[in-house]
Amino acid sequence: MTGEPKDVLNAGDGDGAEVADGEIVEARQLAEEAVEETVLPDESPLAGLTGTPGIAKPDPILVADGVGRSFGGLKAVDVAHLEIQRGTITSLIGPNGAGKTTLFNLLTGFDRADTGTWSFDGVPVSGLPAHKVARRGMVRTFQLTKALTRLTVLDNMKLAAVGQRGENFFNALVPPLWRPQEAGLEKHAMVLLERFKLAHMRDSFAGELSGGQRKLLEMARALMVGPSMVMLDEPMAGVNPALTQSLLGHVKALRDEGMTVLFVEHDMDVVMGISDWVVCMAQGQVIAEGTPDQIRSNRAVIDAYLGTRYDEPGAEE
Ligand SMILES: Nc1ncnc2c1ncn2[C@@H]1O[C@H](COP(=O)(O)OP(=O)(O)OP(=O)(O)O)[C@@H](O)[C@H]1O
Repeated sequence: MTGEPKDVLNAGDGDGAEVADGEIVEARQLAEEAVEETVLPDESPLAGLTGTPGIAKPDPILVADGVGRSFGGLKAVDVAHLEIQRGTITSLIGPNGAGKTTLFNLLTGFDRADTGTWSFDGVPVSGLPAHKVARRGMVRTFQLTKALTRLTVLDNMKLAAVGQRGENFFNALVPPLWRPQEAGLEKHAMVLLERFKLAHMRDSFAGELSGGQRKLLEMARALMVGPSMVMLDEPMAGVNPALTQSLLGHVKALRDEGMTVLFVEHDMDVVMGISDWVVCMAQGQVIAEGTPDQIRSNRAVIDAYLGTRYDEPGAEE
């Protein structure tokens, strides 16, 4: 992974999926159209807000205050105040080591903050373990670990549900041990696998999936608990153009269904194209936030991350 902002349509075909040249050209066109089509609607609750770091949102689903995490002498996260607006796609950008993944881990209970409080949907969740945060409706995706690649696609889905609920992982793989309320688990998993076009792979080992299909499975796994907010860590990384288009469509569909999406992404065409709001971190702090238009001309963001690529006349000082 590189900390340089990237152009998604020039992303590598890193997943090994076999795609003919013609299909790639067509997929590029589709991806360009998908990005161009997404415009922040005038009625967006965020339209008209200024891009001050920590600015209050009209209806935040997540509110964080004073969140800090140090590793040795390094302050990896030092976020004074951050609100995420409900029902929007917010992207988190910033250079390598800015603290984006650490912030994800803190908010979702996968790491412990040294300081800070945060609430989700009006309920304090700071300090709760990950499965309890997930039960409240906030989940994050993870890259499939080596162990998970040795399980079938369907078992991965079942594990995601019970794991995020804090139950015994492996009981879920032994049908007689399922609790009655888990009887519908497989049905729910299959509905999601259909949606992500992975149903035909249900009995394949996850390790047999292409890179793009793995990303789809990671997203599908997160949805097993019926979250109201999903946090995606680089959902497009290393994915070929054909599947990038499909992933973009899925991210937008989640938002259109009312879910809140927060994602870390280095592909600036994706970020600027599909985000309702962009938050930029550097050295652990939120240095700017705003609409894609505000962010691409924000001097602090250009200096810390974007460089000259989006440096347009009229950049804010
Ligand atoms: N477990 C850890 N132990 C020590 N240092 C860590 C640990 N996790 C993260 N860091 C450090 O904290 C800082 C923030 O890292 P983090 O991975 O959150 O950044 P990031 O913005 O997600 O970067 P990238 O874009 O490269 O993923 C980095 O300097 C990193 O080396």
